[in-house]
Amino acid sequence: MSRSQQRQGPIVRRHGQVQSTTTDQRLLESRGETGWVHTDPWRVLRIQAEFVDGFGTLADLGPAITVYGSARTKPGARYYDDAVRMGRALAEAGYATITGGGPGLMEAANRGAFEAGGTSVGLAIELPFEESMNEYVTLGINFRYFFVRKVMFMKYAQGFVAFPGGFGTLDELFEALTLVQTKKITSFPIVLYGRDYWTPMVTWLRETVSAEGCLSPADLDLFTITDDVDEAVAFLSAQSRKLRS
Ligand SMILES: C/C(=C\CNc1ncnc2c1ncn2[C@@H]1O[C@H](COP(=O)(O)O)[C@@H](O)[C@H]1O)CO
Repeated sequence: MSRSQQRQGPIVRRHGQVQSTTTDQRLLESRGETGWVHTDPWRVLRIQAEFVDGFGTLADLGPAITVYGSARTKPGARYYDDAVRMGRALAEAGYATITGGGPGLMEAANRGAFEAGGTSVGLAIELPFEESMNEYVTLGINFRYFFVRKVMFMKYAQGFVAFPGGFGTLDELFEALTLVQTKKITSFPIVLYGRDYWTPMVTWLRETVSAEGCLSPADLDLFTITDDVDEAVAFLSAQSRKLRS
């Protein structure tokens, strides 16, 4: 290349436009003020990178069910054992299990999937208190951004199971319900696992929220409640098959 012409990717520079350094040199040598890495345009690139990693990693996942549930439930507790059985039954029915990759009921569902030889996905989130991904995840992604991670929960699942949980689980459950209600996702099966836990909430939804006109009675048909792992998996399989045909 002559000194009077310079190519920089798609750009051609000639004569007075020729620069004395190359793009690579400037990239490798640049020092100084670093505040720009904390600016929103830079964050947008990080957000894009998370979408790219998520889509790229999960594109070939195959049929999957997302399981939500408390990060605090310990091994040996009733719902922990049920979530292990759920992960196992989903694997036996040919589904990958997707969870938040954390402890508690996420770990339990991943554990069941792992022990049954199924695909056990953990979509973990960076939190202020460091929690590593549970050891039963076979395919894991660590996200910085909750909202990117939530897209992955929805996009790669054929249905959802909500085990008992707190704000995190309720947020995820109501997001799934809102997306189905507003037809942003086409009527995915949603299972509430644990009658004792969920029935008071459903009673409130019917007797207060719906009675006040804030929900239509049909919205209460967007989910089913069960205490039976096999019934949950049969419901998810039948509904997701019906929706695909
Ligand atoms: C609270 C503790 C650890 C938190 N670690 C988490 N790791 C991954 N995902 C999480 C974590 N905490 C919440 N989530 C998400 O919300 C749901 C559970 O929240 P809940 O408030 O406990 O119901 C779960 O489905 C995750 O997606 C210390 O043990």
